[in-house]
Amino acid sequence: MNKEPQSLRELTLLFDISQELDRSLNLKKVLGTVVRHLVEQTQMTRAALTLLNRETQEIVTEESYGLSESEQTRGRFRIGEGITGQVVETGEPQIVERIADSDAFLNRTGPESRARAEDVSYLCVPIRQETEVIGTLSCDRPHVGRRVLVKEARLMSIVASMIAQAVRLRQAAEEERQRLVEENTRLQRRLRDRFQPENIIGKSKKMLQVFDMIRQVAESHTTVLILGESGTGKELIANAVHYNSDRADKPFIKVNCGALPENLIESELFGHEKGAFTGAVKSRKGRFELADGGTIFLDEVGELSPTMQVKLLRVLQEHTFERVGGAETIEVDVRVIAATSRDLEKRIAEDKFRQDLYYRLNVFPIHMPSLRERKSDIMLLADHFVEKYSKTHDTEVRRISTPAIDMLLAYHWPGNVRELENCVERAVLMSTDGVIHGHHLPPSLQTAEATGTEFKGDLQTALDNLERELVLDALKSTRGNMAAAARQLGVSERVMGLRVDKYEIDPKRFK
Ligand SMILES: Nc1ncnc2c1ncn2[C@@H]1O[C@H](COP(=O)(O)OP(=O)(O)OP(=O)(O)O)[C@@H](O)[C@H]1O
Repeated sequence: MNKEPQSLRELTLLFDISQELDRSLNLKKVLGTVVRHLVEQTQMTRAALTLLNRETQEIVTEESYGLSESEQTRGRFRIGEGITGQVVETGEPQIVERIADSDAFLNRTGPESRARAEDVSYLCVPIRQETEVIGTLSCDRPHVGRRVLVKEARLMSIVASMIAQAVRLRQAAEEERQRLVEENTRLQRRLRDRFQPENIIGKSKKMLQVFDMIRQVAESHTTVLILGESGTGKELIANAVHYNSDRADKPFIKVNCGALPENLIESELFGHEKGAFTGAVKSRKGRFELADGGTIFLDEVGELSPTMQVKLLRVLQEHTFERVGGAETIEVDVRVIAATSRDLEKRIAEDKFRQDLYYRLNVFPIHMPSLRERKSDIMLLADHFVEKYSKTHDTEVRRISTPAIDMLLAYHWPGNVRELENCVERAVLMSTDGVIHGHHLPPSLQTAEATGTEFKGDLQTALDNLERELVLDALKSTRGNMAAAARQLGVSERVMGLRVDKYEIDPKRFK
């Protein structure tokens, strides 16, 4: 023991312990070191820390210094049992001047010579969190008078309160970590559910083939190329491949290669170092680095410039790249899924797309059929979107009228599922009677050609139908205001009145 004054030694001890408690989040390691400091920097010869297990109500020696492993293992008490048990029960410190004279002292953790020793004093203080006792801190020291023991018990109580604080902080951190892990698992599960092929609507032969292909390829690390017109669900398929692979809990990073200007796409994909270009005030990871371990989805890959095509080819071949303005070669483990609505072979013939890159991407192509090629899915999809948007917009739309169904089936859907989805959402918003009628559908579906009405019935009936839909549409958009609706259609109010009578429409319905 050095010759510093007692108070300075105590302050040094408290300082060292507080530093120790700050150092690591590993509670076990920290508590072991605290107990060691206590013995090494004071007159104490042995020290032990117990914690109460709330479930079993047993008090267990967690850390000790000066105790053998088997002595520590024996250090288990019931509440009220022995001095440790009493301290937990009462929350009061206990000072034993001579352990040989104490009946309560059980000596469960020491050799017999210790219990008989005339010259050993023992201190035990509670570790409390507010009113609750969570454990004890105890020590042996060579016998001294009560006055010194009281002082030392006070010092130990300070250490015990520091330990309580550290335990509380770590418990809070652990609980928060646990909460985040659970939240993460829940979100992952939700995402997975959302993108499973089962949730992609379609029963047509062509879609069943697509589902089979997803199943075949998802598990492997193969590069996938999804081809198909805009709005056919290419992104949905890319999601399904990722979330059905063993990378499902790793990142899925999407890049739209067509949406970014040439000078940004490189830093977006590969990142940049600080100062690489004006405005690069901080270094930044690119999408490939962010996707490490997971999947990158390169949408509109056909739009990449020749320079970027070369860089992408290198990542596909060597899995390496450099950040913009960086010298270090970065290696990543990323699965690539690419998609395009372009005819890549045509672009190769025009010298706009590299053939070698095409071969690298085209390992496992999935062709998405256009909606025209799978008419049997139109009604399934339409019903699905009616349900989806009725929920989203909190309206009660239950069915699609027969004329509206005819129009949906006759239309050629150049915008594919996306166009159908938008069209149904608009119709759901417009419907007032829980039914989607023909006049809720956009004008592009209303032409004679689109509706196929040119061959059905006579010309007059077809024209009457169309006129009725137009009158209804105008009244709808003007909330039943006859004058405004007449203006919209370019007819006089008198003509408007005649048409409303002819078709037995009640304008008040639209208010
Ligand atoms: N089979 C399907 N079942 C349910 N929804 C679908 C289906 N196919 C497409 N959709 C929906 O249609 C919309 C367009 O799909 P997606 O964005 O995947 O198409 P895309 O082919 O990637 O389009 P683009 O080439 O324009 O990027 C999305 O809202 C998507 O949820």
